Amino acid sequence: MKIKAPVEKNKIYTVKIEDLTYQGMGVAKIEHFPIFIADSIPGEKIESKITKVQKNFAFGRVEKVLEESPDRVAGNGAAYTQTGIAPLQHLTYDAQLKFKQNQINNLLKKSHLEKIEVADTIGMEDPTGYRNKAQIPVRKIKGQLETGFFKRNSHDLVPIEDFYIQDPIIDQVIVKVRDILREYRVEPYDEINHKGIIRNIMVRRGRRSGQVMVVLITRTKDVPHLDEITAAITQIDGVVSVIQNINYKQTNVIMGEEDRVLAGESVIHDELLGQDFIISAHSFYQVNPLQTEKLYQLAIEKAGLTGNETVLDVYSGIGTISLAMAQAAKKVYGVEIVKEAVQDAKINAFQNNATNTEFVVGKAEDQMQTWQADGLKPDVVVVDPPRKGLDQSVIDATVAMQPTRVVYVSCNPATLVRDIERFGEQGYDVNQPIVPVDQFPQTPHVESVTVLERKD
Ligand SMILES: C[S@@+](CC[C@H](N)C(=O)[O-])C[C@H]1O[C@@H](n2cnc3c(N)ncnc32)[C@H](O)[C@@H]1O
Repeated sequence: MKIKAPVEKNKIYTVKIEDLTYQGMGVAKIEHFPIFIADSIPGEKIESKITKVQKNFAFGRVEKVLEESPDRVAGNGAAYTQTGIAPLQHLTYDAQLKFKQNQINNLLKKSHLEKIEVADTIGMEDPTGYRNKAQIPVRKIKGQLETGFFKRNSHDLVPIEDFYIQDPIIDQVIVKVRDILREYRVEPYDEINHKGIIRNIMVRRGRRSGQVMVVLITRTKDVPHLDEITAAITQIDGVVSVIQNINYKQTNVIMGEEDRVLAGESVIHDELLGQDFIISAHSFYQVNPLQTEKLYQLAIEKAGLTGNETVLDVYSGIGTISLAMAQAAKKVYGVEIVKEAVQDAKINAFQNNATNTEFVVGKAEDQMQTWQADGLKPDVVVVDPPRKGLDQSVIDATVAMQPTRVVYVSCNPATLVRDIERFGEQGYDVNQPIVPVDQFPQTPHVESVTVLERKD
């Protein structure tokens, strides 16, 4: 029997917001049927227009706030809510920090791990303009090349010049590159017909060095007037690297596999905790440099290093955590899947005199087993995996090597809690509070540091 949803598309309902999802959407219920409403806050009474009805839930948008939460602040306008660049911009920063702490607490509770404490989230003094990297789609709107961001759950571009959470100098670079592309009449990418040339602009800027990398992501290798375009981009203040990345495929993945350096270097430099790092276009580099220093400092503290330890840095990227730890450990081994990132890590080790480090290209799942088979006995294992968390084989190999401590840097509390449970089954407990560090203000993303200790 088909159950009829108690709401209808395009109708307006008065609802009370009861909860906030992990994506930062308010949740209201009509006859137990959940409605997800962006830009709304628990405790608020609102009029909501239903925009989409699915079998088990609906989406709505705020038409009018009838009773406002004390946690509400005036946002920057619809573009930021529509696009999801800053989905928490309507919450006070204190409420955002609390929301992130609560997310971890709620997940622990669901897994009956409520005895584990979660510390207050470490926030930023100025929670705007922090991102050191932008990946901006380029599309044609009303006959003109535009840069901006996609509307949530769509590929409709909303033109934007001030991205609010990005380094404002990166915003300026994007506008200048956009104007150069307009001047040379470069055809923007048409996703539906897989036509056009320029798909995305990627810009990275070293917060300390001021060095800027511009990557033009194109559908074709040939780009009319590419020499003139490159010459004009190199005139922009701070630009030391101009790269073309070619992505031939009809895909949502932004970058392709083929690169060529059009001008300057293939990397930029930046400084973290007093050390100099090179970063190439494909390498992962934490997007919030001020908070990254706090995050790494915390990870080092939690590792309890005295100078005699062997440390494994699993998912080591360009070696930033490894090099920070190497100053206080006997030896650090890193493993990372992206070849360019490992090349960067080796150069970074060399230029910072970290002679006690070794980096391997490989899958953590394989390399941990190799290290285990080689009889490596780490004192500390640091893991900083992508959102999907740890593969069971990584946990098994870690446990088999019997480190005193595992320091878990997580960007996804759901997989963190799952992995805490798995470590718990194999004799590793969390005895200190989990510490969230706000790497992504104005967004619902939650980064945290957890220490797991071996039960003796
Ligand atoms: C969250 S980043 C952490 C990087 C580094 N620790 C940092 O703070 O800059 C995760 C890293 O894991 C790498 N990675 C993803 N899957 C992997 C796998 N199966 N084995 C090894 N590395 C992987 C990614 O390329 C990325 O550099």
